Amino acid sequence: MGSINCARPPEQVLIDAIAGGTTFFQYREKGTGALTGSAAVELARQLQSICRAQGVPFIVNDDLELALQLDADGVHIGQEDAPAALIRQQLGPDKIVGVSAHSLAEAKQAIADGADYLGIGPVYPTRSKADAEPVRGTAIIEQIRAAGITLPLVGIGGIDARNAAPVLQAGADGVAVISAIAGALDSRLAAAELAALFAGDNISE
Ligand SMILES: Cc1ncc(COP(=O)(O)OP(=O)(O)O)c(N)n1
Ligand SMILES: Cc1ncsc1CCOP(=O)(O)O
Ligand SMILES: [Mg+2]
Repeated sequence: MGSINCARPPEQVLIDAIAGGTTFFQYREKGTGALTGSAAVELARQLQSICRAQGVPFIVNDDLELALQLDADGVHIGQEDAPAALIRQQLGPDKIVGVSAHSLAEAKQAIADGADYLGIGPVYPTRSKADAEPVRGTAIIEQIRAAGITLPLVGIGGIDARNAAPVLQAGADGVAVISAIAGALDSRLAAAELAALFAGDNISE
């Protein structure tokens, strides 16, 4: 999450999301209208400061240099980004490396390269990523789990509190969302409804 998908100021969205139960944050400032240069760095600093105060890991999407500059907790990269093995080498063993995978083969390679978790998707259609891969459904998560992969799996793509349960049932450990929280008028409630799924307690019922 960065600024462009936010219904309200991104700092407020993040504060509310964490209050609702969000436990992990990725700074992803890209796409039409995204901040660039010093404005993007300044927003990253502000969001990192909120994460630090709340004990939530702050992960930078794509940008290794920004992550190093800010001493971020980690980097998330995809198949079109810098190689995962290079990111691991540059960050060292103590930082978090997340890698997007759209197939079992990509998942296995990411693990060999030193990934700490895998982002799997798009599970459902998404409006937040113009160049997203074709939808994979929950089957890709089941397939990766069935292959014996135990690394944390995070489903991504079109997920919200109404459709997240099958993602978890397929074997995901978590879900990554943009619009479900950043686009919500009440980000705290949106995050809380998602968090409740992990407690096995659907608060909307
Ligand atoms: C948790 C998580 N999973 C997947 C992605 C997508 O990464 P990528 O394929 O590199 O696409 P961009 O986000 O860079 O457009 C992600 N960001 N986070
Ligand atoms: C970054 C990314 N990678 C695969 S789908 C996606 C976008 C997820 O956004 P949303 O939760 O709004 O569908
Ligand atoms: Mg990327």
